[in-house]
Amino acid sequence: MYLEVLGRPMIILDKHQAAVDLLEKRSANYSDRPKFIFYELLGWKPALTFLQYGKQFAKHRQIHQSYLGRHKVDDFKPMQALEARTLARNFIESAPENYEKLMSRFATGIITQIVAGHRITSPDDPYLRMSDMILETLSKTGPPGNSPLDFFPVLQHFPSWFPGAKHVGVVEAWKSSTQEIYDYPVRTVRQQKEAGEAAPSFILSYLEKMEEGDDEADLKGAAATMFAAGEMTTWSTLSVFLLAMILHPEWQMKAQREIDSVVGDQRLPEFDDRNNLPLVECIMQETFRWNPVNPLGVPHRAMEDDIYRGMLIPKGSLVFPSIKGMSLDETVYSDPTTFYPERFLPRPAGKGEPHFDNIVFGFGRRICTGEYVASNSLWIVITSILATCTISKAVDEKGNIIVPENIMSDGLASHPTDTRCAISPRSARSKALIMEAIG
Ligand code: HEM
Repeated sequence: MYLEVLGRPMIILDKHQAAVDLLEKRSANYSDRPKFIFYELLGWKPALTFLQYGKQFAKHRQIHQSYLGRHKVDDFKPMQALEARTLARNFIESAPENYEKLMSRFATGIITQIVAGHRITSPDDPYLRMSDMILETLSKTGPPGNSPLDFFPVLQHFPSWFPGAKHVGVVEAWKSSTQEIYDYPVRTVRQQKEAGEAAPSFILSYLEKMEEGDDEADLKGAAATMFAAGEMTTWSTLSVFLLAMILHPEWQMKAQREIDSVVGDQRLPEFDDRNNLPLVECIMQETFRWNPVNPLGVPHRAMEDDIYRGMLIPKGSLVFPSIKGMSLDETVYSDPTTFYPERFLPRPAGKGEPHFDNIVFGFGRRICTGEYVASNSLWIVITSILATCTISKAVDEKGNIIVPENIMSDGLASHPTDTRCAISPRSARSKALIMEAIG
């Protein structure tokens, strides 16, 4: 689809093939980003997600990938398993109104350990406050690159009461918090390093390699970006899983039967079980597909005029890989609005439809640098919850069963708007296992 918004050409790709043809096969032309003026004004600079194609982009990609690459992420698995089990225990012990906070804390807890070597143990943790602030910014500001400020940068010089300049007020209110997200983690790890108390982390390993006179801005930017990009997306995907289990208890039970037959009731699931749990894998893939948390992806930018299938894509076009559109492509996914995990199983058990992790993490040279971390975090938490908890519909004070609607919020990261439910231990045995594991 081609559209022009206030003179700005935009292309929406809602076929996976088109995204592969353009963003991957012709990646030399489509790996740029538009300027995200709103986020830059907020202080997100340098931030890999928003960097334009060029030397600084290449440097930041390398910084991220060297710490989050496919093999490197194995080191994080024991920590991810511990956080997943902690969440399962917290679910069992907490009131339903805390579930969303607990899921957010799971996602923040993992990324904070990777980035800063810090384990969150209290609800007052400074990283949780920073994560709340990021949530405010990312979820309440509409699709990326589309705020009035992005179209009319001149608005940044107007007062926030001026029509169309509402985002100026947002910038003023949140700029100093963004600065803290850049400064706090590096400042803290540096102090811990000097005191000989720093745990292994991305920041510590970077500081150890830094040479005299090196600029700290790259380190601060990479750490803040990992934190922001890794937290919301993981949390939102986990909330989509919860919603799917509330609305589709039949899949919950089927997956639990699979886990019981492979893992038994003498231990908790481990990463080594992954290949033996095909239905759990399908549930994760279907969670990615059913409600993608970045529905419009992050826009790429065409650096030169291009012709695709006889159509002109003008230089400077914003190219949105519409992940939501691809999830609804009926030529690939049958009955696409239905939550149907077995679609991914080979025929005849399923429909042999392609896994969605090829799509949900984006494309080409801009593909998500956190995909392996995210995939592991989500797999272990989904499996641990299914193994130990029963997720059911909540009941209101009048005894009516609450059926949440499947509605996602707007924003750079989109989130289910209602996940009210009740979570209880699956059995006395599963409760004992989880308590033994966490203490
Ligand atoms: C379920 C979880 C996640 C999803 C669905 C997701 C999705 C995405 C998508 C769609 C993009 C844009 C790709 C493109 O432009 O084509 C992206 C970029 C990015 N992601 Fe993720 N992501 C997730 C988790 C993470 C995690 C855990 C991290 C870091 C630890 C991370 C770091 C990044 C970064 C730094 C970028 C920008 C890459 C660039 O512009 O070159 N993400 N992600």
